[in-house]
Amino acid sequence: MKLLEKTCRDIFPQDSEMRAAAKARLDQLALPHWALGDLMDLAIELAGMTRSMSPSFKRKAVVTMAGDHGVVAEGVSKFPQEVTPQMVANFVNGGAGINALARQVGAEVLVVDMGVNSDLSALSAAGKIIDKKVGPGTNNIARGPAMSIAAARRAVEAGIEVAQSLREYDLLGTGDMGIGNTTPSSAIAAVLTGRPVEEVTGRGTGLNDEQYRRKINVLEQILQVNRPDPSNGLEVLAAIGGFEIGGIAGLIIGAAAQRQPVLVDGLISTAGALIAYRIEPFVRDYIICAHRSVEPGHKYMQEMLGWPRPLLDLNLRLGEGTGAALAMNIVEAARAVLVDIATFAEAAVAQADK
Ligand SMILES: Cc1cc2ncn([C@H]3O[C@H](COP(=O)(O)O)[C@@H](O)[C@H]3O)c2cc1C
Ligand SMILES: O=C(O)c1cccnc1
Repeated sequence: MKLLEKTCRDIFPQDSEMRAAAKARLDQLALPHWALGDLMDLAIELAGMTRSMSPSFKRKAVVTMAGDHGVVAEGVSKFPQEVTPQMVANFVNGGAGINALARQVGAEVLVVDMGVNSDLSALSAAGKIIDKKVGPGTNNIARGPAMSIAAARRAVEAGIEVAQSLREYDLLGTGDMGIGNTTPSSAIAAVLTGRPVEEVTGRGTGLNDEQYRRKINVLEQILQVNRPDPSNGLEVLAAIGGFEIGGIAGLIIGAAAQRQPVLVDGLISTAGALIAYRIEPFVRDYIICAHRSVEPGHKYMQEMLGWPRPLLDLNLRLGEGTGAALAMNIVEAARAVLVDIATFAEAAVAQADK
């Protein structure tokens, strides 16, 4: 059996007994009922995912998957393609947004070359990035498919291999880097949510009105040229995806098989999560939607994943895993609610009269 199918076979729903036990304890905490709101709901999720009443999130990593996109030839980004490898170098040097926010929460940043259009072999030889390059960037999806079905499978299986190498971690976050990647992500959003292009397309790195109109036209063209079967995750990835989006999908599938909670970042990461969800619906039990991106399609994608309200809503539009890193603070807080707060009985506090 192939790695993807074998890994999906190991994905099970959350543990319902552990969820019930967590709820029973949270119901008894010495505070007005459910007064810590969404943190308490999140604590139930964490117990169900980890099968533990006292989960620990000491070892944390954000995995930032990088890849390039042939569709940049259509003028869909504000920035040139060289920025992708330049930002990879910035990640390695510790100077990017994700480095600052991961450091703040005690998470490592692991950078994966899924398909950057540049030779990064010196960085991988030095052990500074993980080399899973599927190809030197995707084909231009305004003209044809992004990649072959075989390459789509390779990308997802590479993501699974990365997850398997992180088995010892307690909490994972997804991240992306790839100039132009809001375009395939919006295309995936349109195909999988069924929403019209205008509702799921944003300005990415900051397009002006004219550039934004162009991006919408390019997206219409992408959907006319490529008509993947929305029920087939690998086919959607091959038609209109990206190598890093496939890697993110695989990372999520691998994390779910290992019962590791995975914080899903912004628009691009959520496109990866939707691909994973199409391949194996039970991955949803291990996904935590970290934040709501400024990109308008994000909302509909998160609704599909069962997260109408993600943990944070801070007007972020960066990617890299920054929202996932930030939300690790909230996961730690939910853990503390479950583990560190006394019940009425333990604290000898009188319960409500009625
Ligand atoms: C310096 C810089 C750092 C970034 N870090 C993440 N992104 C984000 O912006 C890009 C997607 O936007 P678009 O589709 O408009 O190109 C991706 O690389 C994403 O990770 C960046 C973009 C830039 C320019
Ligand atoms: O939602 C995101 O993660 C995002 C939005 C714009 C540009 N890059 C990333």
